[in-house]
Parts: sequence; C-alpha cells; structure tokens
Amino acid sequence: MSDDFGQEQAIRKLKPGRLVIASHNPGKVREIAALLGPYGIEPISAASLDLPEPEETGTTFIANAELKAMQAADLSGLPALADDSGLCVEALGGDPGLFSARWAGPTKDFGMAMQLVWDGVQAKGPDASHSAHFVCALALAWPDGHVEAFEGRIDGTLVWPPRGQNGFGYDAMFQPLDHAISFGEMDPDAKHAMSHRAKAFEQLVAAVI
Ligand SMILES: O=c1nc[nH]c2c1ncn2[C@H]1C[C@H](O)[C@@H](COP(=O)(O)OP(=O)(O)OP(=O)(O)O)O1
Ligand SMILES: [Mg+2]
Repeated sequence: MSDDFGQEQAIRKLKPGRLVIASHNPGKVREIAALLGPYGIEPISAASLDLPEPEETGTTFIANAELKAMQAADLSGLPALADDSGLCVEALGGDPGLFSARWAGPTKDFGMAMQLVWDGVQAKGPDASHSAHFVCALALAWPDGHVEAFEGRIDGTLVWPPRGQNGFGYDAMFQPLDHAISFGEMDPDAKHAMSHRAKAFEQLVAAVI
C-alpha cells in the first residue's frame, strides 16, 4: 500500500461493503464471497452490474487479474477484486496454466478439459509426473487506478478418474499434497482453509482489510 493511499482509507472504502467481484465464473464468485464473509464485506457480482468480460491478454496471472480488476473498477466507480487462476501441470510444462479456462472451450466443458489434461499426461508415457499446482492471483483495484495484487499456490497430484462433485473447474482431478481426497470431494470450508485462492486472500487481508 503506497503512502498516498493509506490503509485507513482502504478500510473506510471497503467497510460499506461496496466491493465488486470482477469475475464471471460462479464457482469463483461463490468462493470469494465465502472468504469475504467474516469481514462483513458484501460482494457485488460483475454479472449483476452487467460488466463485460475483458479479453485476458496478460502473460502472467497477476497481469490478467490486474486488467480484470482495473476494468471493473473503472466501469463501476467502485473498488473491484479480480481473480486470475489456473492449473499448472508439471508433465505438460505448466499447461494449461494461464489457458485453464480456455481449454474448456466456449461451453466451459471442464469434463473435456480434464480429459485433455489427463490424455496429455498419459501421452508423456508411464513415468510421467502427476504433480500439479493451482495458482491464484487476486488483484484489488480502485476507481482512481491504484491496484495491488497477491499470489497464492497449492501443490498436489492429479487423480484419475475425476472424483467428487464439489468445487468447480479442475477440482475433481486435483488432490492436494498430504490429503487423501480431491478438491472435488472436499467440503468448501476445507478447500477454503488451504487453497491457492485462500493463500492469496490471506495476503490481501494482511495488506488491505
Ligand atoms: O480453485 C479452482 N478449482 C478448480 N479449477 C480452478 C480453480 N481456480 C481456477 N481454476 C481453473 C478453472 C477456471 O476456469 C480457470 C481460471 O481461468 P480464469 O480466466 O482465471 O477464470 P474464468 O475465465 O473462469 O473467470 P473470470 O476470468 O471471469 O474470473 O482455472
Ligand atoms: Mg477468464
């Protein structure tokens, strides 16, 4: 937080609960709303404000989170929080990574996207690593153009076939290290206690809320 934009000002702006969640992914909006819950901040969804979905032209998670947050703050005149995230698979050189949403195609078919990931790993041969990690960048932007971003990561192993109906995206094929169930099988509260999104959120809270 820079000197000209102090923490107290941030608290005053966030406390009335006027924070736009600059995401069009209902799974993310649900998780971010749950993380914000204990802080008494009422999120406003990008969908309810009819905000457009910007093209994600950044080359890093942070850059994409910043561009989504800045556009939403600019258009709404309210502080905005955006999330850019993805699954990085070791055997695939970090793919789908930044392109995790795009691998699911225009119909957002994550059954297909998970199959593409698994087929890609299988194609690397029987000794291919099943290691993977999720990354989440959260960016908080203000209508005056000020923006700050935080990144969290969780390491795990791919499982096949996908397991569990909880969560969203690639959750059913990802099992965090030192756990015996996938994110898809986990209670939302358990995922929130350890996820890449929760880790980025912890840093954001420490810096801003
Ligand atoms: O906790 C997660 N559990 C499972 N899958 C996840 C998670 N976090 C990100 N992912 C995958 C799916 C998502 O679609 C993509 C992010 O892509 P990303 O562009 O950041 O989000 P998005 O296009 O779905 O919504 P938006 O840009 O409107 O926030 O990575
Ligand atoms: Mg997106």
